Amino acid sequence: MTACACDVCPPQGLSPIADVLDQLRHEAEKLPRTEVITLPLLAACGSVLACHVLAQVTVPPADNSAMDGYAVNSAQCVDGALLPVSQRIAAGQAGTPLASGSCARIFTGAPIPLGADAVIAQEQVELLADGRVRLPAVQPGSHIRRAGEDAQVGHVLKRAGERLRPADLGLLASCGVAEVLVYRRLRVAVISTGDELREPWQPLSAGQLYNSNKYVLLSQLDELGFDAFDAGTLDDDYQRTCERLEELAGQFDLLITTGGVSVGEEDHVKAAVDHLGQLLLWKLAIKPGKPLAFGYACGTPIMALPGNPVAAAVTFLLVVVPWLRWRQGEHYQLPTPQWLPASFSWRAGPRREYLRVRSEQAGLARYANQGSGVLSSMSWADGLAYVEPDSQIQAGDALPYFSFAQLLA
Ligand SMILES: Nc1nc2c(c(=O)[nH]1)N[C@H]1C(S)=C(S)[C@@H](COP(=O)(O)OP(=O)(O)OC[C@H]3O[C@@H](n4cnc5c(N)ncnc54)[C@H](O)[C@@H]3O)O[C@H]1N2
Ligand code: MOO
Repeated sequence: MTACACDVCPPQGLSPIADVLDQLRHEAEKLPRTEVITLPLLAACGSVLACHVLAQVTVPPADNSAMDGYAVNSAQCVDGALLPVSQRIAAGQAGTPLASGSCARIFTGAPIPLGADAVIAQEQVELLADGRVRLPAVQPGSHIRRAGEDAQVGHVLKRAGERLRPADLGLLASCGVAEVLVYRRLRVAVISTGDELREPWQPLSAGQLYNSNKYVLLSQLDELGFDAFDAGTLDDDYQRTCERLEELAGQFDLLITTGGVSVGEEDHVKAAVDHLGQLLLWKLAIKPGKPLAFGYACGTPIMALPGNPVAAAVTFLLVVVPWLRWRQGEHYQLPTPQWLPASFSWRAGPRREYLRVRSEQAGLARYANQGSGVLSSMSWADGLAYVEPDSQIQAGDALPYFSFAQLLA
């Protein structure tokens, strides 16, 4: 007999999310990586490095000034010293060795001339009519940026398995790296299911509603740097579902469906995956998101997300994103939650409950309606906090909280 998985019966047959993520990591990492390609830096943001990147030059290449001011030999610079200005060095110029008993006018980024060991900011200097300057005493090394303090030629800047962020691209550019070897981005198809779904520009008839899931998923995939494709909407029809999944399987690295994965007579996705390949996983002990399924259709991984919009969005963040990142070759560690006090009380049922919350000065506030169809809760919230199964929390209790930014970082 199959175990019942409703909210009333005990949750036999529902997998804890930690076990599911372990299993999914294993599934993702056993597949061969996508092809290694060369990309120019500006096309590589969000891509995962296929090999280490080494600095091509030392940065900065020479000791240079951190201020607009005067380069001096600190030993010759007692408080109130009057020195002539023997040269002017701007960024991009080389300068000449500092004449003894003089100082050099210098600008931010310009190389420190031989013989100078400190820079005095121009605000601290008095310019005399005869061209000399009155200087305060200065510590050796003041306002000097050291050669190589940022990067040294030949050193590893970024390692294989790291995902490139905008700041990384800047670092690589500063070190003379113009292109990188990365894994081809995963191609992901988003397939909506449900006779009732319409697009927001279409009129609605009785019983119909607008497809919101695909807007969340496609834009989130895009933002994360995956190649996302809208594979349209499937009617609730078993035969057609099998045909469409088979058709898409060879063309993508992952198929994501939403809806049709629960226990109703119109829910055909699970049966179709069973028919086309192998269903490895169905039902998580989390709310929202219980009926999530994972398997292979004609050899292609498929994540079947629940249709309820909050359930689809939450399972995408908690389960699909980690799988995609492991599959993409990223050395990805699951985020650890922050513990923050709740400003509400809550009683959780038999599944771990992920609440849509906002982190505020007074603690975590929750959206009033936590229904898994209430998408305003996701749009309002800045993260998720969870309450363990069958537990009661009171205002003031600390809850584990993930900001959306953290889940997507
Ligand atoms: N008897 C039971 N019924 C249900 C159970 C259960 O255990 N026993 N589980 C419930 C849970 S939990 C969830 S979550 C939902 C998930 O069901 P499905 O994945 O089969 O989703 P659908 O029935 O197709 O749709 C559910 C709901 O979401 C709307 N929907 C679907 N797709 C979209 C979309 N792309 N954009 C916006 N809204 C969408 C759909 O119209 C339905 O209202 O099952 C419970 N039932
Ligand atoms: O898992 Mo369902 O998402 O509780 O509504």
